[in-house]
Amino acid sequence: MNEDPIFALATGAGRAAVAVLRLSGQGSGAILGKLAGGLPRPRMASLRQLRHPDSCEVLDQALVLWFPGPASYTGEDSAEFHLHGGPAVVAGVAEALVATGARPAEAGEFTRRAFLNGKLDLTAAEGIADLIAAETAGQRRQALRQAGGALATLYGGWAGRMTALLARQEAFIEFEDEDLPADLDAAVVEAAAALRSEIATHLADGGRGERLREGLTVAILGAPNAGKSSLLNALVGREAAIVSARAGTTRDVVEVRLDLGGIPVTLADTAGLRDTLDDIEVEGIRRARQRAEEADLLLLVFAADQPLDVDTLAWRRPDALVVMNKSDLGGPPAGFDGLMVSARSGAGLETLRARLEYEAVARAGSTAETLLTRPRHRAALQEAISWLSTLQSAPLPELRAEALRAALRALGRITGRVGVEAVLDVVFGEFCIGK
Ligand SMILES: Nc1nc2c(ncn2[C@@H]2O[C@H](COP(=O)(O)OP(=O)(O)OP(=O)(O)O)[C@@H](O)[C@H]2O)c(=O)[nH]1
Ligand SMILES: [K+]
Ligand SMILES: [Mg+2]
Repeated sequence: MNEDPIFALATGAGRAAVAVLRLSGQGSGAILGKLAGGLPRPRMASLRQLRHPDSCEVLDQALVLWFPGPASYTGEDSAEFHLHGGPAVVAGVAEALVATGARPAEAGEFTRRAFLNGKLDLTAAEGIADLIAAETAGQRRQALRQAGGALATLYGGWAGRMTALLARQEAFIEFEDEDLPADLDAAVVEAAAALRSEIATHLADGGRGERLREGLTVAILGAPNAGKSSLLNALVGREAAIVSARAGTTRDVVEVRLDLGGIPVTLADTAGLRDTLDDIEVEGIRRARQRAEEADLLLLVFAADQPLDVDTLAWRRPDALVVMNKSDLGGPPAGFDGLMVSARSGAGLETLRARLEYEAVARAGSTAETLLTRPRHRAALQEAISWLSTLQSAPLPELRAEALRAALRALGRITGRVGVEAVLDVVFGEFCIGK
C-alpha cells in the first residue's frame, strides 16, 4: 500500500503567503519526524520549526500535518508542510526532503496512488482534474458531481446489473437439463435490452457534458469591414483585436474567452471573406474558413451600409446566428430576420449577448442529469451497447454470456476496474504536478 516517498508543491508556483508541500508514501512519518523534530497528532495542525536533517539549519517555522494511511488522500502515510510561500523556503524544504530519500512526484502521481489504493475510481479522478481546470461555475458543478462519484455510481449500477444477468445466464447454461424456469433465458435477453436502451439514452446527450468540459467555440465570419473585430471587442469589453477602416485588417484568428451562463466560450474573430491577391490575407481567409468549419456556432456579420455579402451568405447553416452590424447607419433590408446591432453605439449588444448565452446553454448547459464528459467514456459505452446488441441476436446462451462479459469489460474500463494499464497514463497525464 505504501510506495516510495514522493513530494510536490500542492499550491501554485511563485511567491505566495503560504505554500503547501505534500509528502506521501513509505516512511512519510519518519521523514516528517526528522524535519519537524517529532510526529504531531494525526490530522491536527501543529506549528513546528523545520530543520534540515543533515545541517540542522532551521528552514522555516511551519504548520505540519500528519495523515497516517489509509485515512489520507492517497491512502498512504502522508504529510503536509504549510510553509511561508517564498521560493527559497520551498526550495530549502524540498532539498531537505530529497536528503531524507523522498523524490519529486510526477504529474498526477498522488491521485494515481489514491486510485490504486481504491480511494476513488477513474471517473472521480478525472472529476478532480476537471475541478482544478474549471474556469466557470458550470464546469465547477459538473466536475464536483463527477469527483463526488456520480458517474461511478451510474456505471457501477449498470455493471452490477450486468453481473447479475451474467450469473443468471451462466446458471441457465450450467443447469440447462434441470428444472429451471423456461423463461429465464428470455428474461436475460429482455433485461439486457432494457439496459441497452438506458445506456443509449445516456449517450444521446447531444455531447453537452463533453462540450461543457471543453468549452464552446464561436467563429465570427463576414466580409471585410463588416465590423467583426469591433463586435468582438464590444462583447469582451476590451480592445482585443485591431479595428480600422481599412478592409483586410484582421488576418490571424484572434481569440477571446467569455463566460456565458457558466459555459466557457472561445469567441474567434477572423479575416474578412473576399477574393484577394494578398498572400497573407489569403492565408487569413483560409484560417477563417477552417475555424468556421470547426466551430460549434457561427456568428455571421453583415453591415447595414452594404449589400448582403454573398460569401458570408454561403455560410448560413441552420445553426448560424445572423447579425446586421452598423444599425446606426441604416435599417435592415426587406425580409432580413437577423439581429440588428451596432458595435459603435452599443445598440442590440445586450440582446446579442443574451442570444449567444442561450445558444451556449442549449449546447452545453449543465442539467440535473449526470453527463459523460470524455470521448473515452463515450467510446466504451458505445462498445458496451454494441455487445448488448450482439447479445440480442446471439443464438446460444454461451454466446450471450460471452457478450455480457465483453460489455462488462467495456464498462469496467471507464471506472478502472479492468484493463486499466493503458488508460492510466492517459487519465493521469492530464493532471498537474502536486495533485
Ligand atoms: N458606424 C459604424 N461603424 C462601425 C461599426 N462597427 C464597426 N465600425 C467601423 O467599421 C470599420 C471596420 O471595422 P472592423 O471591426 O475593423 O471590421 P472587420 O469586419 O473586423 O474588418 P476586417 O478585419 O478588415 O475584415 C471601422 O472603421 C469601424 O470603426 C458600427 O456599428 N457603426
Ligand atoms: K477593417
Ligand atoms: Mg477585423
